[in-house]
Amino acid sequence: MISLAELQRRIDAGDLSADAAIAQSLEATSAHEKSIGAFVCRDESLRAQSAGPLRGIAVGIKDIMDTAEFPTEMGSPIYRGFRSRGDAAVVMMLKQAGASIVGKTTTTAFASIDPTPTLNPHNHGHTPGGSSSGSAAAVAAGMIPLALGTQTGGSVIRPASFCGVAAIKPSYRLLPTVGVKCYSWTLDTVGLFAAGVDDVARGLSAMTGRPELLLPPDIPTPRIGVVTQDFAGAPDASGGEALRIATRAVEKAGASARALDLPEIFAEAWRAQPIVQEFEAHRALAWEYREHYAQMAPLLRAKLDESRNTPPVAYDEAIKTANRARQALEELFDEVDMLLTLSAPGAAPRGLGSTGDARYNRLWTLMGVPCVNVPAHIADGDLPVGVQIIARYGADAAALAAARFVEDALRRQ
Ligand SMILES: NC(=O)CC(=O)O
Repeated sequence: MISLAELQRRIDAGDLSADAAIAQSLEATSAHEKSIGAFVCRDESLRAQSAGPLRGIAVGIKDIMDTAEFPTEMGSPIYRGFRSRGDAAVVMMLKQAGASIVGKTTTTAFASIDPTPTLNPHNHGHTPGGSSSGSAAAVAAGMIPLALGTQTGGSVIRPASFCGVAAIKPSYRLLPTVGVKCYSWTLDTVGLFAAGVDDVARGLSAMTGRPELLLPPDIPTPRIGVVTQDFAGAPDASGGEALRIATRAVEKAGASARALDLPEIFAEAWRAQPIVQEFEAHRALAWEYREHYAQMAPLLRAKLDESRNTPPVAYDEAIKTANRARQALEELFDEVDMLLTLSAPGAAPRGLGSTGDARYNRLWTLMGVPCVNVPAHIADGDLPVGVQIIARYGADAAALAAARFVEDALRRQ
């Protein structure tokens, strides 16, 4: 994979020009795109900017985010050829930091659950996950050093786990969703994919102008709470093994890692998340659902059909449950610095019939807390499986530092 940190170091040292760095990504993308299918469209004559911490960094943008230079088709024929006049806020933040937008990465229709044609770079017989399929696959295939995705259920952390890349779903609203097609205004969160935790941290720090998000020179040893989320059902063997491997690794690295049983309010919030998600989707996608019903992706259409009569009182109760759970979570973080849990049930499912299950992600998206995926295990010989590091709301720097602690511990084991 292409390390953003390594490109920055070489460009800053004068060993590599920003244009040569861009050319490296263009060459790698041309070499792998035919077999992976990570992009909807791309600029093969891309040039570097001359200034900014992300100069020379080619970035892929999930195709639900507005771009002036490329169409934004939402993974749906309803928006075929649609072109926004301007860029989404996060695209401008990348450009203002010197990045070069190489193209639009594949997304499931409206970032929901209908699979894309994109293949898992580790094993083409498996899904890369979704809904940010192309962004995870493009980084994992070594085409680009950075890509943007979004998460409403599990669409950043799960594909990152399936593709063996680092990723962050930051705290809710750390990154603006202005110019990003809405599915759920309470849940939608923009996230980043990169080769490793330091690469993710550098990308997020540069685009937000927040130097505090850079990893500290000395990574503190976190107090770790290991949560299995039993209310979400048992994981696959490979998912459980990834969590055990990571737990053993952090203990060997000197951290305290104790099993935490989550209070019942968290199971209630986990059950409430789909109510919030689908009630809001019926408002966010009302025009498409009414005016282009026949053209909507089948799994998404069926999900909307199933939830079309959810009464406002049920939504109001789900929001109240979420607020109670967020308060309980704040208290939980008085006992530990981070939670360590599953990123996905296990390795990527075989075939392209499903993008996998968000059951270990969706609670944390509703909580709005920062979540980071770190690759932890290789299943069936070639399929990565990650673990998820979670910190308190607003503690994105701590989440990244804790994820780096886990990443280092796994490398040393
Ligand atoms: N957008 C989403 O997060 C949906 C998913 O998890 O597949």
